[in-house]
Amino acid sequence: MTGKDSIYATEQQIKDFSFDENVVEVFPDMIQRSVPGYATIVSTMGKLAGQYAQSNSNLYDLGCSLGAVTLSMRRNIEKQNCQIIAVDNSKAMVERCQLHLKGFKSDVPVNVVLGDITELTLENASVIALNFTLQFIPQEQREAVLKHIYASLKPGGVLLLSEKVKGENDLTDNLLIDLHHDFKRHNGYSELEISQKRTAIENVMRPDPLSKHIERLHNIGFSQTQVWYQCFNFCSLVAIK
Ligand SMILES: Nc1ncnc2c1ncn2[C@@H]1O[C@H](C[S@+](CC[C@H]([NH3+])C(=O)[O-])CC(=O)[O-])[C@@H](O)[C@H]1O
Ligand SMILES: O=C(O)C(=O)Cc1ccccc1
Repeated sequence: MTGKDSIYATEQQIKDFSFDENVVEVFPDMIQRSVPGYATIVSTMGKLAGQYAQSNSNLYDLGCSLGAVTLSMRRNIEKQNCQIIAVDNSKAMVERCQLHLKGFKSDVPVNVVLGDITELTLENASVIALNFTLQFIPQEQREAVLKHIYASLKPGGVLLLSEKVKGENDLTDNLLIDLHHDFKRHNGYSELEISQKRTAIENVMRPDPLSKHIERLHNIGFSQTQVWYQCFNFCSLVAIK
């Protein structure tokens, strides 16, 4: 039934997903219930940051949201004179991230910046995190962002990249999508919520196949890439300069 009194939004009534104040309110719950292994990914990115951080350098958390990766990196940094620059283009996210970080003490300075990572100047970096952010950058801009990231990394520096990925063909993509949707059902999302979220993100989040990520990183110049996590269509990898 799709009459005016229908309680269900029709396809065209579903707005494109955006990281606004409404999303900020529910974000920790949303990402935990939507991304399999999110907590493990965040914790491990912190450990990898601790391993690869270099003294007198910058660490970046690009698309920081509420700062989960920033906090995880900060807990693990033991090198001297490091600073973390956390960047997001959502004003609502940045304001809540600044508030959130105030609740945690550390000697490692953090600067939370409202900015677009496609226009940001990066420099003197030992660690750069892109935790489920590149997927929201228009596909035609991704290589330029990654090239700037590579250029800003010191020798031995690392990119910590997590992404939702597309299957290598339609059959495997549908297999992964079905597994992911089952994961969401298991976490209490209804069929309608799963379907409406899929519609809401389809124009603003366009996953690449994992093979494309690996090939692009090698072509840009990263000497080594290693996938250290995959569950369904969610992956995390480290790329070393
Ligand atoms: N061009 C852009 N410039 C800056 N920020 C952007 C841009 N496009 C999107 N964002 C920001 O990238 C984040 C993507 S969420 C990252 C999760 C976080 N890393 C986490 O580990 O919790 C992923 C998700 O929710 O699936 C949002 O905060 C956007 O505002
Ligand atoms: O890929 C999905 O279906 C998601 O729900 C991932 C997600 C999580 C949080 C914000 C946007 C997309």
